[in-house]
Amino acid sequence: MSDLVIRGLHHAYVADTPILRDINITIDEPGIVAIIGPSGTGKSTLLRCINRLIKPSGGSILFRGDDVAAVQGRPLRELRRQVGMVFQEYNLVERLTVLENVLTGRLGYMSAWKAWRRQFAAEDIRRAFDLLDFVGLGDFAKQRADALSGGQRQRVGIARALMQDPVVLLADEPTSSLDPKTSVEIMELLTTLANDKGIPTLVNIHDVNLARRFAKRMIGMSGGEVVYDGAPDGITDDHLKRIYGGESWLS
Ligand SMILES: Nc1ncnc2c1ncn2[C@@H]1O[C@H](COP(=O)(O)OP(=O)(O)OP(=O)(O)O)[C@@H](O)[C@H]1O
Repeated sequence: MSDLVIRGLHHAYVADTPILRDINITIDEPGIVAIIGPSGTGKSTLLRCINRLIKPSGGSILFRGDDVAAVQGRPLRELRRQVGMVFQEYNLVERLTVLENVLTGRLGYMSAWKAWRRQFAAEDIRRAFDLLDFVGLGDFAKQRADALSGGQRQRVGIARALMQDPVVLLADEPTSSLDPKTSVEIMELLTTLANDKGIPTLVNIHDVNLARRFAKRMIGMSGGEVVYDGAPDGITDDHLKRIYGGESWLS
């Protein structure tokens, strides 16, 4: 069964102003799927529909067979915790330590009482340390999040997402706040976990070259529609003109 099957997805925040139009995407392999497209074309809206931060106006989002677009309440919480999220601005709790931030990825699996008291199981704490080693922050567990660089913060955000045991990972412009070298390092890390841990990872990204370098598949969006879905080396200048419009920027 495919991890994620999106069929006929459409969304309008305001009536008669469609943002997503008839999106059809199937994700059934590990690796990076880069989503490119101009500002305002609906890339973030698509990710927010998949993890149900917003309820789509129509269509289905089958997550291993369960329709995320249709569920509510507890089933929705159970589905949502299997979707890891990595954000442009990291979304860490600044006053908490790195380890505590990673552990928050586990809150969706705990009872309200244990979550409120931050009573994490010994196994979760051990795993959080392992994940910090995996993302290269083994020596930073006790530091406060606000003492870290942007690249280090994003590594914490990735470890926190992994703490959820996600079936799918969604990254919304994870490199947009980072310098070029750190951006490459973060994409390398996401690619390693997408391939080695076998997690399909959808990445919204503005940097087409970075997308080409790391993605195994690219989805180009324009005007709320998918206009390219295929291999990175299949994207031509004509496709890029269709996605972004104009051509002077290509030279
Ligand atoms: N909560 C909202 N209410 C109304 N309109 C919204 C809301 N969120 C986004 N939009 C509009 O939906 C459109 C798509 O926005 P979205 O953030 O999904 O685009 P994007 O492709 O991710 O852009 P960017 O690359 O700049 O992040 C934009 O016109 C935006 O103004």
